[in-house]
This record gives sequence, C-alpha cells and structure tokens, in this order.
Amino acid sequence: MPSMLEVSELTHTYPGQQAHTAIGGVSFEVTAGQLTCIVGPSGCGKSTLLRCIASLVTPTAGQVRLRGQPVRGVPEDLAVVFQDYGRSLFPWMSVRGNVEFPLRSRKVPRAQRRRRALDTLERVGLSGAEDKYPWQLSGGMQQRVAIARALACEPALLLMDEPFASVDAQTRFELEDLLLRVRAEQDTTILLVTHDIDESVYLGDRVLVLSKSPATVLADVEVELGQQRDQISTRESELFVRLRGEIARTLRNAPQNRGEGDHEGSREDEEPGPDSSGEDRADEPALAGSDSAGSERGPTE
Ligand SMILES: Nc1ncnc2c1ncn2[C@@H]1O[C@H](COP(=O)(O)OP(=O)(O)OP(=O)(O)O)[C@@H](O)[C@H]1O
Repeated sequence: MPSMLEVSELTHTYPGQQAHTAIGGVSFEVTAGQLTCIVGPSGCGKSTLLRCIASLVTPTAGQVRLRGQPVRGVPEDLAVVFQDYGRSLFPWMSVRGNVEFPLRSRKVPRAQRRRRALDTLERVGLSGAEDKYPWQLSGGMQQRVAIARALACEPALLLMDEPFASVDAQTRFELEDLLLRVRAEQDTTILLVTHDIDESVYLGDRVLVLSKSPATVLADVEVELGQQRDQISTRESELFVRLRGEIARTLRNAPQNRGEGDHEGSREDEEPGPDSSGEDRADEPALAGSDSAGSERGPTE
C-alpha cells in the first residue's frame, strides 16, 4: 500500500510566558485506506497533533508529508470533522447548503455540487433532510451532516477529532458503523482521535497510543479484527478484549513525561499507586466495562 501520510519527529511548543510543549517528537506513517485511531490521556496533545497535520497550527519542528509532498498550507484534499458539530455547522444554511459549502470554495460546478451533496447525504442516511436547518436536527443527525460535508469533498485524508464524543451511546454506535461503512465504500484514509479505548479498537486497523504531554508514541497496536465488525460480537471477541487490555495497560504503566509546566518528578520507577489501580482517572482515556473480562457496554446502553 502506498504511503498517504508521514509524520516525522513532529514537535509543537505553544509559545508564551508559560510555554508548553504539547508534542514531543512524534513519528508515524499511515498507508492509503488505513483507519488509524489515536488514544492518549486528556490534554496530551491529540488535537494539537491533528491541527499540525491539517496545517491549522505550524509545528515548531518536524515534518508532515501527504502523498510524499511536504504539507504547506491547508491541503485541499484533506477534511476535518470536529467533536463540536453545534459550532461547526452554519445554522443559517440548510443541510444541503452546509454540505455544498466547502465544494464552492473548491470551485466545483453548481450542478456537480448539488449532486455530490445529495449523494453524500443519502450515504449517511439523511435523504429527505436536505432542506432542513441544522437546528431542526438531533445531535446525531447534525454530526452526520458534518461527516457528509467532509466526505463530499472526497478527501484523500479525513481527520476526525473525537467526532462521536458529544452524542449518546446508541447514536455513537450508529455513527461508528456509518464510518466503517462509508470508509469501506469510499476507501478513505482516516485518522481518528478518541478518548475511548474500546472505540479505538472497534474502529481501527491500528491504534497509536500517545503518552502524556509532551506526547510521544508509546505503542503502535495492530488491530487484526478484519473488516467486518459487529457492535456486540466484535466487542465480545477474545482478541478485542486482549487489545483493549493491552492499550489500557500501556497507558497505565507509561512513565509520566515532564513538560515545562510539570513540577512532579518522573513516576517511571513508582509502583502503581491507588490512583493507577485501573479505575478511571479524569485524565485517562475511558475503558468501558468494569473489568478486563470484556466490554459490558451494549448498543442499548
Ligand atoms: N492555543 C494554545 N495555547 C497554549 N497551550 C495550548 C493551546 N492549545 C492547547 N494547549 C495546551 O496543549 C496541551 C495539549 O492540548 P490538546 O488540546 O492538543 O490536547 P488533547 O489531548 O487533544 O486534549 P483533550 O483530550 O482534553 O481534548 C494542553 O496542555 C493544552 O492546555
């Protein structure tokens, strides 16, 4: 498979009096058609990493290459879906208008714009909603519009920053399956940030596990669950349970990086204390289910 994205020794320090290094030398490569999930503790630099890849933030050091070419400026064949669909859609534009909007700036002719918008809305299950306004739709439907808008651009690379974090559990499962379906149909390369370990294993061909800020890659876990996934049987499978445990353990046992703002010493040699007993901590990615025997979260939760 040809390489779609290469991230080499990417570093980013937010300047200022209290300069903060969010990313501390991250390197990885994504091949065309791959769905790569990124998990890491809250505030470790996941969004910063996506913003650097999208050229919304200029990295302090390192390089991003898309299809072998260094990325300078926001690439046309890249689309981003953010968590906050409420703020990312234009409330004064119809659903179709929102999906067509980025195609206008890409100078796609009007008739083609309309056809692509309607086709994509059908693919995400929103036929019939094209003339509605975002505020007339549920949260899950609004996020479908945001996904449709990104897919209508037919991006070579789709970046998703916690895209399902603001919807209820049932809608989340539906959107996860929608993503897997359109990905299979369109063969899109996807880089998806999530704080949910189960979601990363369910969706990913591979999971990159990041350390605390400044983020580095702790592990690159291949997910050999095959293309066909099912919200219940996949999550119950032995391999799924093993992988989610492996990722959770990697995060729990990771040495704490020392950023500019940190005053604590390294915890590298410490025994896991009461706060690292496997119970959820506010800054740790969530592991659904109460023990390592399997995910107990079903689609009706
Ligand atoms: N514009 C900014 N200026 C200064 N510091 C920033 C800025 N944006 C983010 N940071 C800091 O950089 C670090 C990484 O932030 P980032 O949002 O990338 O993390 P994250 O892993 O996406 O967090 P979360 O999981 O909570 O969404 C945090 O400590 C944050 O406070």
